[in-house]
Amino acid sequence: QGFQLVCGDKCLDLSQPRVMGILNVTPDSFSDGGRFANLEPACRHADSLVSEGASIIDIGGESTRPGAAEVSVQHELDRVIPLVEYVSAHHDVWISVDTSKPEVMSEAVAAGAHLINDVRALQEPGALAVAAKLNVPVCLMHMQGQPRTMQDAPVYQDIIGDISAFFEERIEACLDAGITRDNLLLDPGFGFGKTLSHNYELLNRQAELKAFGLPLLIGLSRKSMIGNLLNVPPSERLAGSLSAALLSIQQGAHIIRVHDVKPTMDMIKVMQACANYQAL
Ligand SMILES: Cn1cnc2c(O)nc(N)nc21
Repeated sequence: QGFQLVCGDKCLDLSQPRVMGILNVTPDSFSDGGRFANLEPACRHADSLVSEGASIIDIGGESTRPGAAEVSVQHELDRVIPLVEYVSAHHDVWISVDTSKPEVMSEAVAAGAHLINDVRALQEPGALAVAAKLNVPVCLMHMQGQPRTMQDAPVYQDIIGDISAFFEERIEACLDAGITRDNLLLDPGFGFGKTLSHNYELLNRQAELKAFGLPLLIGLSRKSMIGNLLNVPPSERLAGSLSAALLSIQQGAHIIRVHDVKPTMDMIKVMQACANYQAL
């Protein structure tokens, strides 16, 4: 489909798969002079994600992994905003802010972010109103429960039906809040309140989510659905992550959220060569 994301005068064409590079700002330690010790390495990492071909850089200040503790607004702002400012000043790439907090959303957009990536699908108090006011694209991700407890005992009546019902409800809430449908993206949230079997059923049936007629953002990179299957640590999950990403793109994913940008770009090039063999 001819989906595209629009933010001000920026436009991201989604007729071809796009790669979103993950830029997590690790828990900070103040270095002298108040600058975060981890800001420099994060800026270097942003530079490499861009040079490897990422179309979007996803900047997050709160871990959303299973069991993760919550982070205060100020802490999240201190980690995220300097990085949004750096990427905005040095690169033309799209910037997404991975947050559920309305304050972080508005400050990040003011600092140059173009997309809100909310693993809680704008369910936090005030998030809908702020997202409507900011008028930037928003990714609504499905999560069953909260990161601290979501993997305790996930249960679904029918995983695609249950996730679809969640999307219906969140889309309705967004439209009621004044968010326009062309600003919405959907994400089934691999690993967010799903067992290994749930994750692979979701991957197998992902194409059913195309019925919403909205861009799909997918994140599988180095996740436990790869690690628990192969019994390998995160550093040995590249082949599995690329395999899952390829399957996901074949089932309609538009944006793939990954750690390993260059390998994923190479995988997409192979897919495109296969589709466009006459032009080679
Ligand atoms: C922040 N984050 C971690 N995993 C994610 C996923 O699968 N999708 C989105 N949109 N964000 C994610």
